[in-house]
Amino acid sequence: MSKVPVMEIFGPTIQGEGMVIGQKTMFVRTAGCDYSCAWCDSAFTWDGSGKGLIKQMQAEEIWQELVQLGGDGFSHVTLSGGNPALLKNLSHLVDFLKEKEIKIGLETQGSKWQDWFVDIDELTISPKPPSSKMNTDFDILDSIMQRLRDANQSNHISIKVVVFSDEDYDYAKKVHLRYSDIPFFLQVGNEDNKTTDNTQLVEQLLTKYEWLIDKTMLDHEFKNVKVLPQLHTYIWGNKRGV
Ligand SMILES: C[S@@+](CC[C@H](N)C(=O)[O-])C[C@H]1O[C@@H](n2cnc3c(N)ncnc32)[C@H](O)[C@@H]1O
Ligand SMILES: Nc1nc2[nH]cc(C(=O)O)c2c(=O)[nH]1
Ligand code: SF4
Ligand SMILES: [Mg+2]
Repeated sequence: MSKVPVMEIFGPTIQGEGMVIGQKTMFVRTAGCDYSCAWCDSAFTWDGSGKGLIKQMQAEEIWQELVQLGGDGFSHVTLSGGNPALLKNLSHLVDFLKEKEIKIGLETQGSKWQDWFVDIDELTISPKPPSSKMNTDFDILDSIMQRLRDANQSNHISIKVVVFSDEDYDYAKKVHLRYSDIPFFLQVGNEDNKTTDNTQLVEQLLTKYEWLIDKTMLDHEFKNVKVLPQLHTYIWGNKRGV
């Protein structure tokens, strides 16, 4: 069977992060992750707390739900998770969306390869810095980046590293210098991904954003880099499904 575990489908909304920030898009969030980042803002996809929400779905069913939500008012779908790259069967959804002439974005951390990566229009690889408590396997990451380069997709791939600390920043720089031919994004870390106090959250995020900008601008080793907030958190805070 060609089903995949889906945690939530939502949109239309803006892509709040990375290379296509601001893009009107639908989201399909898959369940399950091979990581367990200390600060994961989508931990319900892997920590058991969202177990009851998981639906095993075929590409066609996912499409129906997307259309129910978005009508004919969308042309872009972002796949996120959890780690969608755990799912070989997502190839069916990717093929289905391509047939419908829908552009596809993908959010993944660079721990696993899938052949359907080459069919993604905007692919974001987001290796995890020390504060996540995860370890990057650079042999695997090297091979994924090489396969993506070989597939001649380099215009549509990017690396995005979330930064919480000086140590994370140093890690981000190491990643950037290792793959210096790939468009690179720094993203502000959200340290308080449970709070419902949006005023306080936004204030905190803005302070952090300024810190990250200041640091990067003074750094001559970071040249071709984009420094971004997680835009959706400035509008909707930690709300799910937006
Ligand atoms: C929830 S993850 C799902 C996709 C994939 N597992 C990954 O990590 O790339 C989507 C994006 O959110 C980022 N993210 C998760 N928690 C965050 C936080 N507390 N602050 C900022 N970004 C966060 C991740 O680094 C990743 O780039
Ligand atoms: N609006 C919005 N933009 C996003 N970009 C990446 C997201 C994710 O959780 O993967 C996300 C999300 O959950 N919402
Ligand atoms: S890799 Fe992504 S989904 Fe998995 S725990 Fe880390 S941030 Fe969360
Ligand atoms: Mg998110």
